[in-house]
Amino acid sequence: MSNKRVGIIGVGNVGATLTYTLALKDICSEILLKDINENLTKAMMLDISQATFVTKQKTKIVATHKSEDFFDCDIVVITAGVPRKPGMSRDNLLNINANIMESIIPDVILYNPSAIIIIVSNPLDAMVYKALEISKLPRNRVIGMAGILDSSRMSHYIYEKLNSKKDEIESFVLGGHGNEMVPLINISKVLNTSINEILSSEDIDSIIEDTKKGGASIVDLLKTGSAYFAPANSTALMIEAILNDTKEIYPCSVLLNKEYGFEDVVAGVPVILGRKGVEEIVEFDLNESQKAQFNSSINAIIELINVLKEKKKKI
Ligand SMILES: NC(=O)c1ccc[n+]([C@@H]2O[C@H](COP(=O)([O-])OP(=O)(O)OC[C@H]3O[C@@H](n4cnc5c(N)ncnc54)[C@H](O)[C@@H]3O)[C@@H](O)[C@H]2O)c1
Repeated sequence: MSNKRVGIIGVGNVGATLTYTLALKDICSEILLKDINENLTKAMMLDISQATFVTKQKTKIVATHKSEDFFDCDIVVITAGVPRKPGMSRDNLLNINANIMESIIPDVILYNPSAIIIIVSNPLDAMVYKALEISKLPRNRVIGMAGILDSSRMSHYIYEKLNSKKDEIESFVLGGHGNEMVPLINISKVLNTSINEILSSEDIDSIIEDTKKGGASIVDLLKTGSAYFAPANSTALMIEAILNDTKEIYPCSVLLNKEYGFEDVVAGVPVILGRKGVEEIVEFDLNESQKAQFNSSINAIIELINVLKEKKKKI
């Protein structure tokens, strides 16, 4: 267990599940929790802390209410916000969650000057852009979680088609965390063989469709909120990579600066994660069709960013 502190703002479904997942991994010394709902924060602290005594994990869980008590974190995860309800797109959450970012981030930066910030709140790519703008941090320290989740959804749907061993499946999804996400078929593999070579085009089309609707199908079943186990586990993987300086490549949302031919926009791309956050952006060679899909995904993100910019101009 490293002597590191992780802070989580928003202790709802994703935040609480992330706390539990991290506590069971015992990869940090302390997890600080903060939510506008103080009773929820305390309840989650008590329940998760008590759970760690069952299997003797050492991670300390702390409920905080004042910004100054939420300090010196190495990583701060922001899951505060409103989740989707049936019929809503992630984009419908834009203004409400952007306002929440504005209310949270200044104190996060003030009291956690060295932290790497991981954004989970939706619409993900636009919220990372907003967080970068408010925090004025360099792009390696403000990272969005979505690509690992979308890739795990794709792996699940490949598994449903092939029923192969779960750990033999590798998937990669780039672009924005929305309907225009870009599942990379040629890079997605089972036992090192591209799924192009093992599955019919009908099966591949249905995997792509199911992956894009992966979040919405859970929202439709739940009716009261959105997915949280897979989002929490995906965020925990990012935290582990940063704390343990693993330098592994994961798809994460970052500000592009001419990579993939775009700048001043946030999108999911392969990055090397390590102690400094995003240590490098990896440029995959995309084929013409993937480039076209990536472009339309970027355009959808730019539309949301432009709404944020317009709103800022009016203030
Ligand atoms: N990036 C992804 O892949 C992904 C996946 C799942 C969920 N999400 C998003 O994550 C967010 C959280 O989802 P959830 O299911 O945990 O929702 P939730 O409603 O269960 O939890 C959100 C929590 O945020 C808290 N909150 C709201 N405003 C706050 C503020 N100003 N300060 C502190 N806390 C505040 C609420 O009290 C609540 O406890 C949503 O925006 C959801 O769309 C993103």
